[in-house]
Amino acid sequence: MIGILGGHGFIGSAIAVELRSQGIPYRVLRRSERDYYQTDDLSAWLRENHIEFLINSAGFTGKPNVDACEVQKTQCMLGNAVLPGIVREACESIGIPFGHVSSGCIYTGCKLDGSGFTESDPPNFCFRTNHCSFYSGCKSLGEEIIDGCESCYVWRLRIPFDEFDGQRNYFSKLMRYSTLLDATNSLSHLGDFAKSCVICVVNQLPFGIYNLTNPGSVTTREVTEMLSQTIAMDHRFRFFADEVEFMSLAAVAPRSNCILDASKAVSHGLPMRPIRDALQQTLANWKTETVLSK
Ligand SMILES: NC(=O)C1=CN([C@@H]2O[C@H](COP(=O)(O)OP(=O)(O)OC[C@H]3O[C@@H](n4cnc5c(N)ncnc54)[C@H](OP(=O)(O)O)[C@@H]3O)[C@@H](O)[C@H]2O)C=CC1
Ligand SMILES: Cc1cn([C@H]2C[C@H](O)[C@@H](COP(=O)(O)OP(=O)(O)O[C@H]3O[C@@H](C)C(=O)[C@@H](O)[C@H]3O)O2)c(=O)[nH]c1=O
Repeated sequence: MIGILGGHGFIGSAIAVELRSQGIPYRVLRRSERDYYQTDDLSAWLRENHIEFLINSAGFTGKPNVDACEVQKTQCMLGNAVLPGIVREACESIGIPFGHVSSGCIYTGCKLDGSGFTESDPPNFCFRTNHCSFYSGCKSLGEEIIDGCESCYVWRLRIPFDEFDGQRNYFSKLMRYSTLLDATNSLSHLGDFAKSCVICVVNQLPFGIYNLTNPGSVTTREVTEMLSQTIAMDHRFRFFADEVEFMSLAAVAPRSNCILDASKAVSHGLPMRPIRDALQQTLANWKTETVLSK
């Protein structure tokens, strides 16, 4: 039996859908049922439910975006930095492995030669190095607190997009923000990400960190051009002159715009499609919110 924390959240429910589609039994634990921030309570639940692998997709992202984490610092610290440590302690105490959903936003930019950050590169957008967002600092601490754990996966997700219009979908965000920041980023198709997490568990891939982004990177302008040719033909995208204007008019916290190297995931056969293929195929299957609510 697989256990999931945060299984009703945006990312956790995508992982749950993937488990269901493969007929893999799982059980979601919610804070309202049991205080999983208490190591002993969490260990007891794992034991009682015969959990053999725990997926931690719980955390605090801020709504509508990470700017909210600059204000709700306690929740951000608890959900992203402290909880992974509790998950580690609980799982180690009963001897089961776990997977932790992390974020690529612990990096900014790319390497000097233009390539993406690999799993062995230390974070450069965190409390130890750079002027980072509070959210990114906490996500990096969350990885640090489980560093050295022998039986765990760290799955790094970055700016999720998929076929379903919604407030958390990158495509929807680009169509809803009044003005956009042009930046270069690696991105993750949410379904590809969820499939890859499940394959790690089912196929017992080596434990460790996996950058689960679709290989490659794109600029915001490239993505808006794809949108203009498909689902947003009548939309006029406007851009900030630069990051300074973005920071002064639209953002509280600096954003991590970065390129990740996904070659480790690809070399293990994880189904992360090349970024442009994934973007185009997703737009071809787009489902608007109005269609979804019918
Ligand atoms: N969404 C994104 O763009 C990205 C998300 N991630 C990471 O994925 C994980 C899940 O994010 P996402 O699904 O978007 O988030 P959601 O807010 O949609 O879901 C998170 C879930 O975490 C649980 N939770 C535990 N502690 C807290 C807390 N202190 N405050 C709020 N919720 C809490 C809640 O479950 P319950 O109450 O049922 O127990 C909640 O439903 C996070 O660790 C996030 O950092 C990484 C990269 C990108
Ligand atoms: C607020 C805002 C953002 N943007 C850009 C900045 C960035 O490149 C992109 C997404 O920014 P947002 O502020 O919506 O999202 P943000 O909260 O920064 O997104 C992040 O969420 C957390 C949970 C993560 O872990 C990250 O990987 C990423 O998905 O949109 C604009 O273009 N215009 C705007 O008005």
